[in-house]
Amino acid sequence: MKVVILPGDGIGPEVCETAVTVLRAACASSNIALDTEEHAFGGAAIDQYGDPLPPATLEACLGADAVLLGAVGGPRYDEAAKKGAPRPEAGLLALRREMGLFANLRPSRLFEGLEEASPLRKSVVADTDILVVRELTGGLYFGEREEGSDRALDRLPYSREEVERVARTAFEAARGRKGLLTSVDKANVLATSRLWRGVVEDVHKSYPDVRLEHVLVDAMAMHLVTHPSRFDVVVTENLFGDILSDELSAVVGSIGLAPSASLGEAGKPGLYEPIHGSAPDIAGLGIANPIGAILSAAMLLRHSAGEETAAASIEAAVAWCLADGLRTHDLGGSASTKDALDAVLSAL
Ligand SMILES: NC(=O)c1ccc[n+]([C@@H]2O[C@H](COP(=O)([O-])OP(=O)(O)OC[C@H]3O[C@@H](n4cnc5c(N)ncnc54)[C@H](O)[C@@H]3O)[C@@H](O)[C@H]2O)c1
Ligand SMILES: CC(C)[C@H](C(=O)O)[C@@H](O)C(=O)O
Ligand SMILES: [Mg+2]
Repeated sequence: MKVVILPGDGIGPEVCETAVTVLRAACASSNIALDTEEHAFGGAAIDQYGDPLPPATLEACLGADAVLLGAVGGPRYDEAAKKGAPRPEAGLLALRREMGLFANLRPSRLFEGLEEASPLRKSVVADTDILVVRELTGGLYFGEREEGSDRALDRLPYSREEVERVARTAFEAARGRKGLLTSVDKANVLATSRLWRGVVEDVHKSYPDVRLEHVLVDAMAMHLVTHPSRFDVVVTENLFGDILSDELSAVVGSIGLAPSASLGEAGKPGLYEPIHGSAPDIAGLGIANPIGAILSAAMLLRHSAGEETAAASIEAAVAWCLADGLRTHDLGGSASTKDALDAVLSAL
């Protein structure tokens, strides 16, 4: 299996290196041949090539079985962008589009022992286990944009086909879980949300065994903190999914724990990354929580290599370490990134 590694910026390289070490160990113990190749991406690639997604990086990603990414962005690049420099984030959006990654799977569950890390009462957060399926290559992120100092515009386009394919992914996922799909939109205001709702209902006809409900996004933001455990799979458009998945990651303890898989057509390479950013406030300190990146490596083994046993072994090792008291600073503890790596490797 050929995996392209994109460390990126800030804590990206710190958590990515940790995840690659765990991936190597899991592959070695399951006799999976692993070939990795690192490429410049994001701010690091702007520094080197003036381009957040250099052609050689894109070509390597398109030719790989999977891509493992750390994170991109940072204040230095935000400043430079004000003077017209390219943004690291633009490289990420271009990569998602070029790889055709329309479905972003973002699971969040409460790990045993982490009840106290949640800002919510134990009775509220208990049993929370949600898969957010975020549409990733449409909507506001990719609509027509105009930028001026007195007027700006971001268009939010969606086509039937774009909604259909991500809805199918979400129904399939719900079928393999508790059988409940919550579609989140803003159909009381937005035309695209009314299209979204209608198309999801059409796709539902092929999945009569899955229960479907529609919830407006503002109410959903509330439900996720009042009774998160009643949800199973949540499907939503690009920006709503970005926001709700960060909220949900905090509900179950920390954004540092949350992995993701971005998938396109069957047989095409997937992209795997923690949902957090480059965390400039803690970059270089060696204290970033690498678990979101490690669990992303597990998702890579499951979705791009079909290696369910190896994926589950990483997830079991992580769950064991958390139950055993492993706590990085975001979880209120003092374990370093390296401590977390050592703990997961010895539990593997
Ligand atoms: N996929 C990506 O590459 C991605 C995702 C989100 C944000 N970003 C970029 O990252 C930069 C910073 O964005 P932000 O501050 O809004 O979000 P962020 O996710 O980087 O950080 C938000 C907060 O969470 C903490 N945090 C995040 N990941 C952590 C981890 N693994 N361990 C411990 N604490 C962690 C940070 O220290 C910070 O306090 C921006 O340039 C943004 O564009 C990139
Ligand atoms: C960095 C940014 C473009 C990105 C997004 O909004 O998709 C990030 O927030 C994420 O969640 O991966
Ligand atoms: Mg985000």
